[in-house]
Amino acid sequence: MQAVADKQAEALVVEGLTRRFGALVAVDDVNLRVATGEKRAVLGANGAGKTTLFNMIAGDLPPSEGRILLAGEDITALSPQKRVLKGVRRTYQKSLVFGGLSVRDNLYVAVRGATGPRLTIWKRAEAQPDRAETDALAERVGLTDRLDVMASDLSHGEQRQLELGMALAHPPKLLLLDEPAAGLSSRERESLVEMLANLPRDLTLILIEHDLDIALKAVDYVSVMHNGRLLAEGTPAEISANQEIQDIYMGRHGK
Ligand SMILES: Nc1ncnc2c1ncn2[C@@H]1O[C@H](COP(=O)(O)OP(=O)(O)OP(=O)(O)O)[C@@H](O)[C@H]1O
Repeated sequence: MQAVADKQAEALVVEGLTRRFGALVAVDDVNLRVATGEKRAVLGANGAGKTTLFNMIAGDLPPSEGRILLAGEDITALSPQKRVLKGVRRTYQKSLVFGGLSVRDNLYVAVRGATGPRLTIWKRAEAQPDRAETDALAERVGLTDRLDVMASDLSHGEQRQLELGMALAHPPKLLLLDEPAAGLSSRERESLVEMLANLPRDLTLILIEHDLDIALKAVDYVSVMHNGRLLAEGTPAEISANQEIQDIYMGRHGK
């Protein structure tokens, strides 16, 4: 009984996860246990296998081997859409906001997409129940003053804020953020760290990040990948103190 209870307390368990592309083993027998409400970073140099790992957790790519448990339930064979309904959301390295829609409508699409089977953005009469959630999402990611601006007119940093807001529609259980700080100014990076710190406590976050300082400020625990394998795990303080990881695997040298 205890084992079952423990697994349910863990938002995500990844067991022996492996993905091959021909002869290349992009993710090699990775095991992860992420507690509910934990904020975790997955770090590693280019090509370490971080995005492939995310793709498998989100259901965008089937694993060659291994399994993925969400709150104790095996979701390995589920489609990405079914995983979304179970509370898994992800962002991509490239921003996926709708440039031709306003901030409000982008958030509205996300709210409708998370609730209903169809997107009906033009049915304004039905929009009212979702309006409060749309406004709350804008506030959560600091875009209240930008609701009527076209997404294509936002700064890069604001587009990332919008993307985060969209991913938070109907609070996910597990949020996977793929390099949220990429291309952000130092001021935007600071506000990103603040936004991440203000995420709901029960939301489990896994973050891929190249910026070591951001990652270490924003998370409770760090997993470091190298050549598809899990190389090290530890608290931000432990990872910061590990000079070998800092020098070799975070690309601080030789880049
Ligand atoms: N669809 C694919 N087909 C073939 N090889 C792939 C594919 N996707 C990824 N790879 C390879 O798998 C390895 C891991 O790539 P992955 O993108 O997961 O690394 P990453 O850690 O996310 O790197 P980055 O930080 O550059 O995004 C790389 O060698 C990459 O070239």
